[in-house]
Formats: sequence, C-alpha cells, structure tokens
Amino acid sequence: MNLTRLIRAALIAAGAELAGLALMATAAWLLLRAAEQPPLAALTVAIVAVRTLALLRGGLRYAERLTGHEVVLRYVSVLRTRVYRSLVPQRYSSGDLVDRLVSDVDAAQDAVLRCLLPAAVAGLVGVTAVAATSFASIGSALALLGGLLVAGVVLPLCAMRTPARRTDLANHTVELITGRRELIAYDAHAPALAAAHEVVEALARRDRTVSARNSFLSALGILTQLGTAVAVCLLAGASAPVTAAVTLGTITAFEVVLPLTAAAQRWVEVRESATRIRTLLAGRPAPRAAKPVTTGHFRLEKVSVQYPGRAPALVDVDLDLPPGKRVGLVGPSGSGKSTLLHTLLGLTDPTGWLTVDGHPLEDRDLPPLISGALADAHVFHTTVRENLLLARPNATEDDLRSACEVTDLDVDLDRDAGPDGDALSGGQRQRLILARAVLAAPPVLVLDEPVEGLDTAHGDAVLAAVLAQATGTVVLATHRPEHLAGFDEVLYLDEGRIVRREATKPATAA
Ligand SMILES: Nc1ncnc2c1ncn2[C@@H]1O[C@H](COP(=O)(O)OP(=O)(O)OP(=O)(O)O)[C@@H](O)[C@H]1O
Repeated sequence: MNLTRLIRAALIAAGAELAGLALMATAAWLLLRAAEQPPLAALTVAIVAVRTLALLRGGLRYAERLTGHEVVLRYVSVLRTRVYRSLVPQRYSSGDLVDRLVSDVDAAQDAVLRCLLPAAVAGLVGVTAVAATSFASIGSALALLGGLLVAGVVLPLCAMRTPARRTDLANHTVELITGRRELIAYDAHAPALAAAHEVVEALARRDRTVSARNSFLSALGILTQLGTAVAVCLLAGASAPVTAAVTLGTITAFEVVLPLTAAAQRWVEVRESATRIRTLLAGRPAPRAAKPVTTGHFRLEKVSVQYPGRAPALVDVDLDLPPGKRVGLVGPSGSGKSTLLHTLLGLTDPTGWLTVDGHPLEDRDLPPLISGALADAHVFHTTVRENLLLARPNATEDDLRSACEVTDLDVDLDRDAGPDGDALSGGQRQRLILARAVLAAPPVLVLDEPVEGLDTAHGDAVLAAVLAQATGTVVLATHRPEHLAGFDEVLYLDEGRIVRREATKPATAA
C-alpha cells in the first residue's frame, strides 16, 4: 500500500472533520454572541469563518472520499490478483475459495476505510479538540479527554470479540447450488437444506447476541457523549458564547469518535482475514529475481505421504525426473497417482527427500517450474479468456487461439465460464483446464487423467496433440497405458507403492 497516499488521505479526512468541528463551535459562538447584540463588526470574522468552514468541510469531504478510496482500491486490486494467483494451484473447497477471494479481500478494504483511517482521524480530531478546549478551560479539556478515552478506547476494546466464521455457510451454500441435481435425484436435499438451516440459525443467534451487545455499547457511547458535554459545559467557567462553542465542539468531536466501537468490531474480523491472506500468500511466495536459474530436475527419494486419519497414500517412492523425461503413472483407483502429482506440485506434506535441481523442494518457487491439469482444478467464474490468461497473463490472441486449437477448445473466449465452469459442458471445462496447462508451458507438465471425461477417440486425439507440443518434462497419470506410448518410464502404483517400473517405451495399443 502506498503509505504517502494513505497519510495524505488521513490528513484530508482529519481536515474535513476538524472543519466540521470548528464550524459547529464557531456557529454556536456566533449565535450566542449575536444574542448579546454587539456591533456587527465584532461578528464579521465569525460570519466569514462559518461560510468558509462550511465550504471547506464539503470540499475536504469530497477530497477525502477520492483519496481514501483511490489508495484502497489500488491496493485491493493488486491484493485480489495475488490471492487469485495463489489460489489457482491450491486445493481449497469451493466455499473456502469464495470466502478467501471475496470476504477476505473485502476485509482488507475495510481495514483501511472503516478501521485505520477512522481511528487515525479520531485520534487527530480528539487531540486537537482537547488542545483547543484547554485554551477555554483546563477542567473542560480534562472532562473532554476523559470522555473521549471512554468512547474512543474503552468501548471499542469491549466491542472486540472474535466473530463467527461464515466459511461453513459458504460451503453449504456452494454445495447446495453446485450439487442440487444430485441432491434432488437422490432425495437428499431435505437433510442438506436442514444442515444449512442449522448453520444459518447458529449464525443468526450469534449475530443477535453481537447486535444486542453492540447496541448496548452504542447507547453507552451516546450517554458518555451527553455526560461529557454536560461536564464540559459546567466546568467551562467562561462567557456564554465560549461555553456554547466548547460544548458544541465536544458533541461534534464525539461524532468522530463514537463510530470506533463499530470499527473495533470490524477490526477483529479484518485481522482474522488478514492472517488468512498472509498465510495464503506466504505459502506461495512471489518469485524473487535473485533466485538461481533452474531447469526443473525433480528427485524424490523414499517419499511417503499420509493424509490425517488415513492409510498411507504414498510409501517410499523414488523418482528421478531429469529435464525432458516423460513418465507415466498407472494404477488402480486410490493407488496414489494424484497424490504423487500433488507432491511434485508441493501440495502435500510428505516425508523423505524431495529436491529440485539439488535444492529442497520447499526452497523453490514451484509455480513457474511445474504446473498442469489436475483432476480437481478450479475454473473461475469469469470469461474463458480470463481463465486462460491466468496461466500466462501476457498471452497474445494468437497464443490463446493456438492453445485452444491444440486442445480442440471451440468456445467463444468471451463466454462466461460460470461458477467452477458450470456454464461449459464437462468436456469443454476439461479442455479449458488443458488449454490453460498448454498456455502455461511449464518446464515440468503434470497431467492427471486429463481426458477422462471426453469420448475415447476425441480424448486420445486431444491428449496426443497436447503431448506433441510439450517440450519439457511430462508426468501423466492415466488409467489407459496406451496414452503412454513413447514415454521414457512407466510406474505402476498400488496402495501407494511403486510395484513395477517399465523403463522401456511401451508399444502403442493396437
Ligand atoms: N485430500 C485427501 N484427504 C484424505 N485422503 C486422501 C486425499 N486425497 C487422496 N486421499 C486418499 O489417498 C489415497 C490415494 O488417492 P489418490 O487420489 O492419490 O489416488 P489415485 O490413484 O489418483 O486415484 P484415482 O485414479 O481414482 O484418481 C486414497 O486412499 C485416497 O482416498
């Protein structure tokens, strides 16, 4: 985030609030002074000041909206792209994906606009108001300071409670929408709806409690405002116009400080979202220029993977993948083919030794080195073109067209793909994922049963075209050994172990 722009936005916002405060105080002074019927000349400065401050407040409010939103929207657009990119290769449930992409990034926007900026402005306005009041009366200034501390610090601290996570609701909602046909077909929609309703009820109960507490805190804030205004008025010990000015100024200063209670509540949610975003981005660090040049020589020695509470999915797997080698993975369902691909992509938590170009796998920036078409790849709810550009943001129209030709993807690039590619046919969705892999053209291409959903002849042709244009290493998991004609090595897996290796190129199926 651009700190200079942020500070400028905070100063402009504080200026707008101070202009409003000065306007109220001057207007109050003017009204009471005018009631004493002094010569007009004694009021001229105040009259001009009221007009000037009114104009200034309007102008500054407009400038504050422009600068504040500019800095935040710039930041959020960059952040959303980074989160988007980090999510592409990862394995999140759809609900979690929605939560991370929408709520978490929106929370970053709120962190600035609804929490940090108001807090900074309230601080500046509070200090200025107390300092200005101290010229009229030290007692009033102390009363104002006390009231502002209660409303601006104590009440917001009381409002800080961990919010309920909405991921469960997002998961249920996404599952109800995406799985509606199956749920209806198997007459399972009633229990699924009931489960979602339970989550909604729990969230509603929690929201009601939070609302009641917040309403109580808001009422306390207003009582504090009222009590402080009375105390400031009684302690002022100055002329009626000055007393009116400090009292009205006090009430106005509270208007800036009172929203901090709601901001504190939002801050708790924002902090949680910020942690989730940080974890996500930390898991996929941005490529650093200083990294040594890599060729993508992957080596696995005695690598095992076990998902929590499950039998081992991979056991003591050895694999050498020098650049350009083509390896096929064959085995019955559940034998560990996808797990091996996910391990190469750094998506599992394996034991054993994994190196890329002699360095531990976790020290490498994997995304530029290895990617491909996974069985559970996500299609984003945007156009086909945008989905393709994720793989290579600077791809030209020719690049896109050629990737579509290779994968025989014959859809309009500006067509909306729908949520997780729902608006495409199963085959189009699969070819879109393949086209994305072709566009990425990584040194190591991993393909997990990439044409499983296509009819046999069409699928074979598409896969042959994809393999023909691939120039680097290829690791292909398939149930059909005939896909592996011309491969350097075929590994046969069973129950997570490599039970057989065929180093020779198998003959093409007749
Ligand atoms: N995310 C996961 N959490 C828990 N267990 C998993 C997970 N992914 C895979 N497994 C388990 O790990 C084992 C290996 O699964 P994997 O998906 O690697 O097999 P596969 O050979 O690719 O199967 P298929 O050919 O059906 O795709 C299976 O027992 C599977 O149930």
